[in-house]
Amino acid sequence: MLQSFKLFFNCNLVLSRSYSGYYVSRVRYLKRLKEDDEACREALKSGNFLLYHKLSPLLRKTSNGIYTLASLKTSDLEHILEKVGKDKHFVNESFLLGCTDKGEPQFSLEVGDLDRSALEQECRGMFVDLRKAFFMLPGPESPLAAKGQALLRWHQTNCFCSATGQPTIRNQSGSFRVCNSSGITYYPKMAPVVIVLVSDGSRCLLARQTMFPLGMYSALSGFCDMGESVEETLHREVAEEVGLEVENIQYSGSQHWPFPQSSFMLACHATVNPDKTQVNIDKAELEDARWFTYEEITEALRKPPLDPRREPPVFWVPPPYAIANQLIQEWANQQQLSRKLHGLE
Ligand SMILES: NC(=O)C1=CN([C@@H]2O[C@H](COP(=O)(O)OP(=O)(O)OC[C@H]3O[C@@H](n4cnc5c(N)ncnc54)[C@H](OP(=O)(O)O)[C@@H]3O)[C@@H](O)[C@H]2O)C=CC1
Ligand SMILES: [Mg+2]
Repeated sequence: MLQSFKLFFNCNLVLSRSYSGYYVSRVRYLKRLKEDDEACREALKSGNFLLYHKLSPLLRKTSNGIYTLASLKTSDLEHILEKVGKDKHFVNESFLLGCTDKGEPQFSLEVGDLDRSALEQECRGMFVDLRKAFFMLPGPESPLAAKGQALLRWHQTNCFCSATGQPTIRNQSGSFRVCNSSGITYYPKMAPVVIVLVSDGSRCLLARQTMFPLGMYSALSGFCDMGESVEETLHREVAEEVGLEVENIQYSGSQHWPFPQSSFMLACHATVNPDKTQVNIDKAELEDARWFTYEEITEALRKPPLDPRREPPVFWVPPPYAIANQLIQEWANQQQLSRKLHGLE
């Protein structure tokens, strides 16, 4: 059974949002923009735009050396488009992402057909691969960068109806596409994935795939099969990948993950019997899986590498934005607490 130890926190969050009333008016405004093409076209006139070049977001370095997502106002964007030889009405190709804290609508726009370096110069920024951007951006900006890319990719790969092969037409906000021939409406999709940090009480189990950057280990994960519950996927994936049977599943949180085609990560903790920890790795799925001690984990959490490709292949864990990192951090906190209780720290 899933136990949500975050339920209390989540309820409080919802309450404090509704007390202010601001949250409600913001989501209702966004709902209107999603559904009303005319209102969305109007919103484009006072929008904030994130640019992507072949799905790489535009970043800017601030005067204090911190990277941030570049956000352009409508008039600035129109001016830049004209300077690089594109009609200013190209802004209408944008997709609605959300709105800023000030209630200003935010959009993403793919500019991959335009000259990259000319744009970078005009925008005083640079297009950075999203995986790399996750290491560079401050925490709250990463989900927005991911959402913008995911929405662009979904539209790029859903231009045709899978029933008729005819083109699908987007609404203005980009919240759906429709095939006028079959009448089918397509909505942006995420594939559910379970990610689990398995513990034997004093160590946690991390694994790596051959495609991971050198030295990086993460929690076990796997796509949900059709018809499966979270618990069923979790039991199956751990059994398939490392040959262990888990118990005591605890839900931790969720996250949209843009790779490979938008996953919806459901993160859990689970335990195994400390007498049954022998891993039997499925080498077709994983390159390695190992038990890590509290000391190894805290060391890895203390020194997150900025650019793993330049580091020697020492053990490291996914960056703070990845929900795997949150699971590992929670496990370390739990261990620290229990060590204190047992007088070990
Ligand atoms: N945010 C985070 O902290 C983390 C996120 N993740 C994400 O979780 C996802 C799943 O983890 P992973 O362990 O690889 O999954 P799995 O263990 O399920 O293995 C992936 C394999 O399943 C196949 N597959 C089945 N269904 C799908 C689907 N809907 N989409 C894509 N492939 C599918 C793929 O085959 P084939 O490729 O041959 O088609 C792929 O080889 C990854 O995309 C990864 O990016 C993973 C760890 C941490
Ligand atoms: Mg897996």
